[in-house]
Amino acid sequence: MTALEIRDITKDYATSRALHPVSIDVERGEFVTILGPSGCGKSTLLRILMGISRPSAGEIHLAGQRIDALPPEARDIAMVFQSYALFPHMSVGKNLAFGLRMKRVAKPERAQRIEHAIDICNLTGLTERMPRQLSGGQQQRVALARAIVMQPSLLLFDEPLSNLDAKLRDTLRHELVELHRRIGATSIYVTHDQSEAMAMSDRIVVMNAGRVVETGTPQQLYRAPKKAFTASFLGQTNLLSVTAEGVRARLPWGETIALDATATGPARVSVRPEAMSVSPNNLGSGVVTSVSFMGANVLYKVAVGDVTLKVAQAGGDALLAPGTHVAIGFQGAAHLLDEREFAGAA
Ligand SMILES: Nc1ncnc2c1ncn2[C@@H]1O[C@H](COP(=O)(O)OP(=O)(O)OP(=O)(O)O)[C@@H](O)[C@H]1O
Repeated sequence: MTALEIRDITKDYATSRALHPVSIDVERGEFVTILGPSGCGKSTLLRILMGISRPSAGEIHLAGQRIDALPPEARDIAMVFQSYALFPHMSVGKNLAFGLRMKRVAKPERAQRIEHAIDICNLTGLTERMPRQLSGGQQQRVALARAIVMQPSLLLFDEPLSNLDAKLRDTLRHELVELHRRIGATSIYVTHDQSEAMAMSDRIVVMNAGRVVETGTPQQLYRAPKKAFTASFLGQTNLLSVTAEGVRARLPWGETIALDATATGPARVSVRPEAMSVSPNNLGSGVVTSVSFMGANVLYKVAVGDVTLKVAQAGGDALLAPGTHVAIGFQGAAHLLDEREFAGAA
């Protein structure tokens, strides 16, 4: 069942269009991430969902009700901000009670909901503390508890983990998704961090320059993206211009590679660095130009004619020195991208 329908939302500022018609559907219980680089329109879309900003055109429906003309307080939506946005002069308990008091939720139910949120957000024993007496991770848990205590139809997250250190971020990622499932929430999570998006989401909406580029599960978008932008934004990849010859394609330096679809003529493919290997070979077509030891693997940059390839090789006992001539091997087929984008981008 569709919980949220964003239909052809646009946003024009005086001199620029921040959102071209954007349409996104979110199913009840889904965890959907909006992923895109800085300036792609993520925050604009969130502000419109919250009701802090008005769309120039389009409609938003939440739980069957049209909400795009409603003020923020009349929308059944709660938001968790990057900056936590806790009330600094109120204890944890009072922070959690605030929204419920505004909504005139009766005292016994208020107490019950707060207790439940404290429990599931791992905040037991901290009710009387002031925000300044909490760590960053605890403050973000309070912000989360303050959102879920409202039992909204939709939870919005605006890069909520980006102020935390890497280890805590990783822990809270898992906690947050687990909590989302446990309370049966419908969530939209905004980030520019592709690994966060892949680790957390049921579905990812990739945005760029005010448009939805592509939508899919993390696996679909990583393994079989339609667009070059998606392929290069989710993980590292090599985007290569090729000439497709049926089930194979000719690479710029003359070798051929298997394709995962059939095509003819100019096309663009994506080949992940881990789907390539290099072996020293004086007659090979490539020359190693740089070597980075990454721990689990070694990342080589390899020049082949005018093209520089990224090749990730597992292991790394015997590193190849820059200047080594190498043959390039391919594991599996190159992924054929949507050619229309290629034509448009050329
Ligand atoms: N008040 C405004 N007036 C004019 N242009 C704006 C305004 N707010 C945002 N923009 C423009 O709209 C576009 C989208 O901005 P938005 O803040 O939504 O991007 P974002 O994806 O959230 O980026 P970031 O991750 O850096 O916050 C940008 O080009 C931005 O410069």
